[in-house]
Amino acid sequence: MTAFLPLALPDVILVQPRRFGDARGYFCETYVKPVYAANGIGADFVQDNESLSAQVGTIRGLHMQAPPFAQAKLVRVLSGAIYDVAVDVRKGSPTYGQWAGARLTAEGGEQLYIPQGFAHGFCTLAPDTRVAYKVDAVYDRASECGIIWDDPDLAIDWTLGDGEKILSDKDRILPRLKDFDSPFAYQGTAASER
Ligand SMILES: Cc1cn([C@H]2C[C@H](O)[C@@H](COP(=O)(O)OP(=O)(O)O[C@H]3O[C@@H](C)C(=O)[C@@H](O)[C@H]3O)O2)c(=O)[nH]c1=O
Repeated sequence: MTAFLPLALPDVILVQPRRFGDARGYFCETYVKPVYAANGIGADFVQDNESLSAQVGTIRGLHMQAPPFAQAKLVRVLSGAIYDVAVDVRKGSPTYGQWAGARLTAEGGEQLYIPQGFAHGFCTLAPDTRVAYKVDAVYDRASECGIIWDDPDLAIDWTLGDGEKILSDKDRILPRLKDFDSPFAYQGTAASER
């Protein structure tokens, strides 16, 4: 059975799908809509994404899209490993500005669910890391926004140490959370309704 493990932030869920191993390797269901929906992941996914990061210490994030193109994401790793992070940016949330993270590896097949209203980012822990994720709204360039990865108010432990970090030009100039006018408002947690 697939396991669904809520992290410290309500509605951010670590998923551990079951793998059926045999002499050939394994078989695994990586997404089953009714099962995921029954476990807090009711998003209606409409787009699948994949990225490759060549070097260890590549950081992508922290990203989101503003409504009406807000995206929930279901993230997994196809090769290599990442530390995956979600930051609550919903104004009025009891956990506003807090982050939660999990290590996702190709070997382990873990997944992380990041609801709408959370900024998302990851760093790579292995070379040639390929990440795949489902999103529940299509890409809309004009709706993209984000927060700087090393915002001292967030104090995210990327589990990377002091080595070189590789970032896109766009990600190097993102604002701090205190200078970011979040387009998200807190509307309660799905977890409290389950
Ligand atoms: C995200 C995205 C990008 N693109 C294009 C825009 C650009 O030319 C190129 C690279 O885009 P980026 O630099 O934004 O890629 P990247 O930095 O990998 O952005 C991604 O980061 C992770 C953390 C997320 O959570 C994603 O939602 C997304 O924001 O791909 C699309 O065509 N569709 C998409 O859905």
